[in-house]
Amino acid sequence: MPQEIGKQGENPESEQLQSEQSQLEGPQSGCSQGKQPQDGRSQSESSQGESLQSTGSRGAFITFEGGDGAGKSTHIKFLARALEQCGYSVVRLREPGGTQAGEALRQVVLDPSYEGLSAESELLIYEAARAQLVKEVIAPALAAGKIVLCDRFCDSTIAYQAYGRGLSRDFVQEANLFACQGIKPDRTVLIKAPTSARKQLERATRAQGPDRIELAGVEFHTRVREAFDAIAASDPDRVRVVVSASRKSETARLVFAAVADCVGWDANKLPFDEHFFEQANKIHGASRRKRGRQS
Ligand SMILES: Nc1ncnc2c1ncn2[C@@H]1O[C@H](COP(=O)(O)OP(=O)(O)O)[C@@H](O)[C@H]1O
Ligand SMILES: Cc1cn([C@H]2C[C@H](O)[C@@H](COP(=O)(O)OP(=O)(O)O)O2)c(=O)[nH]c1=O
Repeated sequence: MPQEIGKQGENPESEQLQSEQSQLEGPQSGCSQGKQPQDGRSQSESSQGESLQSTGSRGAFITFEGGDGAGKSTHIKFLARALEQCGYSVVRLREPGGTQAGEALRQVVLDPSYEGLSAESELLIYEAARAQLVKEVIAPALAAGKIVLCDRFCDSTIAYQAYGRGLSRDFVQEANLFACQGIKPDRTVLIKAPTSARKQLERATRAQGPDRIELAGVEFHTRVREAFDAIAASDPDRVRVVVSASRKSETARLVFAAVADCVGWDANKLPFDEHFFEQANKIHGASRRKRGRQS
């Protein structure tokens, strides 16, 4: 059983997405310098962002997983903003999507009017979008030393197409390997909602109505949630479970801690206050479904 972080308190269901865009304030000072740059310079001579990029070392690849409506987009937004304010160069992506072809494939695979789409076709669409994203965006960004945050990746395919749809897990794994071309996440944050699959689906579909996958039913989504638990249990070094059971800002701090060793910051010394989270949350609402490639 993997360690679950943040599993206490009430989930503030009353916190709604803000619909208006707002301008965030400029860079904050005071980010702790958790990781010594590898080029011999002292921490004071180099921002954390530079420390990954200036050494020519590969960046960090962090994926977010979880059921629909768990809170992935919310926490990616917070993490991206926090990293940027600490000087890191961040690329924010979602799957399926993130490329021109991937966004077109997303339209197809999520469109409820394609109700006859087979599980096999569905798998290949997700893998096609992924192969394009890896080649066109993720691999070059990592080579340039950037931090890549991706809303869903291969674990979603295991959870939805293998456990959910019932396709062969071995085949899905092979297809994932083929699409990823050797790229693997350094860390995966599994966001878990402390509610039932039914409530979680309601939360996911409240704003825009259900997409084709969200229409697959509560039993399907229960299997998906169980699959994520099984994946986390089988790979605890990579997958950290964060339960979004308290205020968004509290959950976000758990996420910041869950990626600390990957990005090299000291999560206990980060300078982000409630105002930071309120501002970041406002931007999140307006950008969520509109943009494919979010950097
Ligand atoms: N602690 C929390 N963490 C994240 N989201 C929360 C939390 N509490 C409530 N929510 C709400 O849950 C909804 C789904 O969040 P979202 O980030 O869009 O999920 P996902 O990307 O996993 O589908 C949003 O309306 C969000 O405001
Ligand atoms: C990446 C991926 C996503 N999916 C599903 C999960 C989601 O229901 C959907 C992506 O829609 P999206 O709106 O991005 O998800 P969320 O509601 O969690 O923010 O595609 C798969 O079935 N297989 C996959 O490989």
